[in-house]
Parts: sequence; C-alpha cells; structure tokens
Amino acid sequence: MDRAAQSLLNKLIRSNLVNNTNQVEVLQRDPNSPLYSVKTFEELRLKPQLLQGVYGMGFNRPSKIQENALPMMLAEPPQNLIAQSQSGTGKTAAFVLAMLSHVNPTNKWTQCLCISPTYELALQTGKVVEQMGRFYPEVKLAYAVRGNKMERGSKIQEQIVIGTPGTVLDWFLKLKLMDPKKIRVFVLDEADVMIATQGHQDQSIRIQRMLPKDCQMLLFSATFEDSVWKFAERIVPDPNVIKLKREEETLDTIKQYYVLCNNKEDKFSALCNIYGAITIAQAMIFCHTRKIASWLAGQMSKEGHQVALLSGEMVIEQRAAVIERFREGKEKVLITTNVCARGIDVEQVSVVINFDLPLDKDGNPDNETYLHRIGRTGRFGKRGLAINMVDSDHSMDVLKAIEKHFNKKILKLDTDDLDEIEKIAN
Ligand SMILES: Nc1ncnc2c1ncn2[C@@H]1O[C@H](COP(=O)(O)OP(=O)(O)OP(=O)(O)O)[C@@H](O)[C@H]1O
Repeated sequence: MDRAAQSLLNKLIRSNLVNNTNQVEVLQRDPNSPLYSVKTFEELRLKPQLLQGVYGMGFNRPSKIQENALPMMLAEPPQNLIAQSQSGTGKTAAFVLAMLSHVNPTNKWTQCLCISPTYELALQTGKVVEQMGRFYPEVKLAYAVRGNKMERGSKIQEQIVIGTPGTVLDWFLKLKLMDPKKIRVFVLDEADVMIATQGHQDQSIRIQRMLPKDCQMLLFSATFEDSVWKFAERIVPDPNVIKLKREEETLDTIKQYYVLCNNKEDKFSALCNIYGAITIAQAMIFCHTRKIASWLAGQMSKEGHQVALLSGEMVIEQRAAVIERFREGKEKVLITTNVCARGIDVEQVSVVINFDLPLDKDGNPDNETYLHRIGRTGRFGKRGLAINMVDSDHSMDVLKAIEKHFNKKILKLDTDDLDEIEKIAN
C-alpha cells in the first residue's frame, strides 16, 4: 500500500486523538521572542464562531502539538512553521483553525490555499474545514481537484481552496481562477507523502514561488527523514520548527515465545490449539503475503474459528470497516500482512502472533517491523504476549537474530500444553 493510501486509511479509522505523553521540541526563528504556548482554546482569542466550532467538534483542550503551534500560527505578524508529529496528533485541526482565523470573509477571493497529495486526502481536510467552520458560514471552501470542472477566467470567490498540486497550478496558470498574489496563508500538508511523487514535489515548489513573500507558509509532516527536511526548507523560508519526540517503543512488558512447527499446516494446527486462549483478549496474526493470509483465514473459518481478514486486495473503505469492527471488539482475531497493519493502533490488542516472522525485501530479519508488530501490545504498561511460529532452519535463524538484536530471551512454547498456555495468556 502506498503512503497516501496508508495515510487516508489512518484518517478514516481514527476516532480520536492519539494518546501522547511525549515532549515537544520547539526551535524558534527568533529565539529572543518569548516562548508562548496555550493550555486552553480561550487563550487563543479565537473568533467566537470558531471557538464554538472547536467545542462543537468535542475538543476540550489543545493537543500537545497544538499548544505550541497555534500561538505561532495565529501570531501577528504571521510566522512560518514546519511541524512534525506522528499522525493523529492534531496537525490538521491546527492548520484548519489557522486558515479559518486568517480569512477575511468580506473579501470574495481566495486567501488560504492548502495542498494535499491526493484527491481523497484533500476531501478529508475539507471535511475538517466544514466541521470547524460550521458556525462561520460566510467563509466558503472550494476543492481544486481533478473532476471539478471550472470555466476559464471565472474568478473563484471561495476564501479557502484545498486541492492537489497539479489542479492548483492549472487554476492559477491555465484557468486563471485565482490570483496567487492574493494568497495570505499557504499550507502544505503531508509533506512526506507529497515528496514520494517527484511530480508533486516540483509542482509544490512552483506553487510556492508564485506566492507573495509575506504569505504565511506552513508545512506538516508525520515523519521527518532528510529528504522531507530538505524539501520543507525549500518550501518554508525562515521557519519556526515544532517536533514531537517519538515515544520509545520497548519490549519490556511483552512476553515473547516461539512455537516449533514443521510447515504451514503444522503452524495452522498450533494456532487452532491456542485459539481458545488467545481469544480471551484480542489478537493480531501477521502473515508474510496476502496469499498466506487468505489461506489461513479460510482454514480457520472452516475449523469454526471466527477471524477477520485485512488484506491488500480490499479497497480503503473496506479495510477501514474491518479495522473499525476489530476496534469495537466485534472481531477478536485479525489476520493481516505487514503492509496492511502499519500504523494501526488498537490499544486493546494483547496478543500478537507472527505466523510468519518479519523479513525485509532481501529476506533478512526485519527487526524494526518485529518491534512495530509486537510493540502494539503491552502499551501503557499493560502486559502483552507475542508468539512466533518457526517452521524451518531459516526461520529459526531469523528468530535467533531477532532475539540477539533486542537482547531479550524468546522462550519455547509447547502448544499441546494447554494449561501452560492458559497460564501465559492470563
Ligand atoms: N484538541 C483536540 N482535542 C480532541 N480531539 C482532537 C483535538 N485535535 C484533534 N482532535 C481529533 O484527533 C484526531 C486526529 O486529529 P488530526 O486529524 O488533526 O491529526 P493529524 O496529526 O492531522 O493526523 P494526520 O497526520 O493523519 O493528518 C481527529 O479525529 C481530530 O478530530
């Protein structure tokens, strides 16, 4: 699954703010100006209509990233900002609030422009604008996305435009629907997804160059590799920078076991043996390929074990529905592949089963994915259980390598010893 699809999926399944106790790191453009952060939305002196919108969305107080980002974004004169924090920490809500605050509704032209990597992501952001601006109906929103046919030369009256880079360029240059010189706030969302497409990267830079020097530039990203950082610096001159430090994932509270099997069928029977024990809580089962995942799901169902399958063949909406059912506890066991499950946080998962051990594309042990998979159990001090299925000398080597890498013992488990398993699962 590509990054844009992953990001969209994350948005569709997220029902609330990602729980976060991490520190925020702030690098100010002008270190002499006092650092200003807010603990309440009132302190921001938002327009009453917007404060109403914020509370209407069920937000009580600013999230970690919003505490620092909002005062900077709403400052006079406007400040440029690069903000990085993992998805679901409130970035979209923050820049939407900034756009809505800076708009002058009596001016019937585009003043705020936000670009997103895909059509679907642009629509998701638009929804947030609509929700948050619910009590501010004078402010209008237009979507610069493919399929939104516009007549050449007709001027856009909407104050906020959200779109994809190609269509935005067309609206500026070919169709002359808006005047780049009148843009006051420019937002580039999901920079890490944006640069995954070379064309988008070039288009974004072209757009940025057309904007006035004093236009406020804001850039957001969930990750911050060097390439994203380089791109960010080209888009945002003299930036303030806000980063959310990532939570360290550890394996301390997770008990790890392995089960010795001969082949895939053997692994399947071992799984059936422990099904009863693992369904005391919720479990995720990881397979190496879609094919194995659907085979396993089929076999489990035939045996009368209820399982859900999350697979790459499904469209985003179907995947979101499966994850939603799992999250609600309607499904106890979710069978999936690596790719599908990246970034999905389901807090109540307490058992992770590696039906296949994680390998990178060269077939070597993939420690990072291992941590990622089993790190989702044992969160917030809860205890977790990881069971690895080993079915060849090679997979035993992989297991040993993982054990060595994390310097944590992975114990042998006998799946015929039901008493033992019950004890562990409890
Ligand atoms: N201050 C807040 N209080 C409560 N909920 C909030 C707050 N800010 C945002 N949320 C909610 O948290 C969820 C994630 O927020 P948001 O989409 O803004 O995160 P994000 O960092 O932009 O994520 P992504 O990287 O996927 O774009 C949304 O459901 C949003 O409505």
